[in-house]
Amino acid sequence: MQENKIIKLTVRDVRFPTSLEQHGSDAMHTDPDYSVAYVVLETDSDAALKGYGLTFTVGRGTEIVVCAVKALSTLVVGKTLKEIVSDFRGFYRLLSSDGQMRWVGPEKGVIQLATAAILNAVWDLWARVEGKVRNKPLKTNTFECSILLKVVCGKKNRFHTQMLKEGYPAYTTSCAWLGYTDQQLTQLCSEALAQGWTKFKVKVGADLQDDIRRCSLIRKLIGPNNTLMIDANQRWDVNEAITWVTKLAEFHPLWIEEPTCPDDVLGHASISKALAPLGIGVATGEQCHNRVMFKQFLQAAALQFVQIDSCRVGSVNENLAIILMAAKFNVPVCPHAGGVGLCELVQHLILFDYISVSASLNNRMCEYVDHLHEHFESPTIIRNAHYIPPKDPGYSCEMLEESVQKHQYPDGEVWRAIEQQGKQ
Ligand SMILES: C[C@H](O)[C@@H](O)CC(=O)C(=O)O
Ligand SMILES: [Mg+2]
Repeated sequence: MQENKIIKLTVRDVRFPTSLEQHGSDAMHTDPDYSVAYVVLETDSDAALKGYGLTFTVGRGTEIVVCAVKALSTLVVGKTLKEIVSDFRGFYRLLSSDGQMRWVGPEKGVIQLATAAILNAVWDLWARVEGKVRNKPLKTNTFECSILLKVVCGKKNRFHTQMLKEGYPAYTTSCAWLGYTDQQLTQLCSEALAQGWTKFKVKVGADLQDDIRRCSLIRKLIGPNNTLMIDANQRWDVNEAITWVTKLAEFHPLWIEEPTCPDDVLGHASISKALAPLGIGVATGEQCHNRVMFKQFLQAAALQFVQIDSCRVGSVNENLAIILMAAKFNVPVCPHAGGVGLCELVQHLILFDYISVSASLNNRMCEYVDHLHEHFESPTIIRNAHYIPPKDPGYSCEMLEESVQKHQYPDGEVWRAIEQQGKQ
């Protein structure tokens, strides 16, 4: 392998004004502007060879993540790709355990989001160098892991016959953001049904009567056999979650997502226990900040669906550990992807889970939201409500330079126009 020394890291604050139309809204994030801290790595070997990575945020605060990426960049610039990937564990620890910077973490919050952005760019760079899509290089080292060994047989078939032809099952959240009107909800849901969607997630948690009305409407539209999930984005305390969800049980949701504080492992365990007789599971993970949290959730039987996130934890490195733990506990992985760039990234992880780890589609699906894909060089491909494996080498999060420039905050033309309108 060529050395590919990283000679430059740039990071930009890119925001999309999604709050104007209430895309992405939920019971806690009522006005999200889908945003990213967007990282580009340049190498000394070839001007065209770059690594692209990002982490997702919802608007204000992206500038803090950008600062954290800048602070970590000194640990990356000057390293060769070969040095990094020949001891990737060491490099991960270098970023997450820096003797001075770990005080502002460790492995949580802004610094962890920044770590994810950088590591996502490194994985992208590595995949481009190898000329492969991410799920292929990940096939190595099966020899020492019994979980991986168990499913070696059938890998080719799962990839070539199933994934390339049919794709990985997806569900949609795009029909029922909390700020959408009933009319919008009805229209989007009917369109989604016509496009072949069978699994739908509805935002809940702000007002019980609204939730009853919206869930009833969606259940009527999708019929009894399609799947419904509900997501409260941490709005309730533990007892409130149990009471509230019990009142929504008649709509037969498969899961309640983020019912309470994302750090309350035992609270989630109580909710899981109380809702099990109603056939409702607990899903969480989009704000679960590291593998140790997932370990606690799994050990305490506090979740029934593991929602990995490509930007919340330390990139592929940490998500591999979480995917393996989920397999050990026999809990399905159903990734979170509500945000800009998350579908593009997480599709690689869920394909790896299916091909190399779980070998099962039972109770498994990957979230899809139909926003902002047009800003990516290799946008996700959805066919008949399934993710079709990406073909271009890399981790799929390179953005169109024109989009980045237009949406850069605060000086891009989109934001200048919004500021102007505000002044009028
Ligand atoms: C603020 C985001 O849109 C959030 O609501 C996404 C989410 O919870 C999900 O997709 O799940
Ligand atoms: Mg959610």
